[in-house]
Amino acid sequence: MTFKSGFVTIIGRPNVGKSTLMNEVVGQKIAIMSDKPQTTRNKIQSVYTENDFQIVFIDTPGIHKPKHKLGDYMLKAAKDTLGEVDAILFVVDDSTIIGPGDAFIMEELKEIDTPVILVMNKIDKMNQEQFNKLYEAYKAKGNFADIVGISALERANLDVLINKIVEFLPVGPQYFPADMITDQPERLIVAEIIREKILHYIHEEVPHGVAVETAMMKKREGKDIIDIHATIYCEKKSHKGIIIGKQGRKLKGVGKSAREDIEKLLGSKVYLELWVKIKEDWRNNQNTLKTLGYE
Ligand SMILES: Nc1nc2c(ncn2[C@@H]2O[C@H](COP(=O)(O)OP(=O)(O)OP(=O)(O)O)[C@@H](O)[C@H]2O)c(=O)[nH]1
Repeated sequence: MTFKSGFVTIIGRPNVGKSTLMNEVVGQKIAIMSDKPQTTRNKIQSVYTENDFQIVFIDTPGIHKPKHKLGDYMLKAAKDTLGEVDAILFVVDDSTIIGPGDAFIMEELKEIDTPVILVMNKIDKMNQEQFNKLYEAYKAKGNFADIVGISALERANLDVLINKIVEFLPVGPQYFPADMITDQPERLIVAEIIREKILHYIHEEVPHGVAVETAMMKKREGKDIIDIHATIYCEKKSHKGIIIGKQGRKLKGVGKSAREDIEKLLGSKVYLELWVKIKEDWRNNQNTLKTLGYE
């Protein structure tokens, strides 16, 4: 039996379902999912292993027109990754026209040689006619090695997609142990869980100016408890107030819900302490971006 292995990256406009796809393939919640655009900022690697192949997924931060420094960084990170992988999954959704976001990505893809599989996600929301129309439109515009329609949410056609991916993998070693699903350090996943809860609980315009850093994560000596200290960075004093909420209620809700998920993830009791700090304009500050693991 020849074993095949390789690296695959998932790209696409915000909100098309990249995280959902990766999570459904790998079968465990790793990347954060939310219905607000652009929540994936850290590069998350996960691994899918079968008897005769191993796919290592790299979830790129998203390739889109840069608006500020973080955008520049994300675009560069995405493009660096694209040249190094064995296949690219370009995910689109049921949006009926090919918008400027998708057109921009397709232009960027023309600069690299890596095979691109167009993944038309959310087929559960399309009828056959809509699907055919969109299929023809993409086929005419892009240069794809293959096109597959799937529903990540309903796990439809994922096996077909996986088989297609394997076709593009070279014969290679098993890079990671079969039971390993991510090499993302736990503290980054913890920070992502907290960020997800903030997005979920706080509905004002605050969340997109929010970043989370796990400052400390340590097993308490002689006890089955992990102490975690995390800092939530926001951009304005008024935002800090909103995040904390009346009598600290919002932050308590975020903390409780995050703690429950983290306990499941780590399989241990967790004591979670959250701080909210103001760091104006953190998205344009190179040092802050570095601390938060964006470069
Ligand atoms: N109907 C339907 N909804 C889907 C499908 N896949 C994902 N979604 C939904 O689309 C929304 C966005 O999904 P995500 O997986 O967070 O999208 P993403 O592309 O990773 O988004 P960013 O992290 O912002 O780049 C969520 O509400 C998902 O539940 C699908 O196959 N069908």
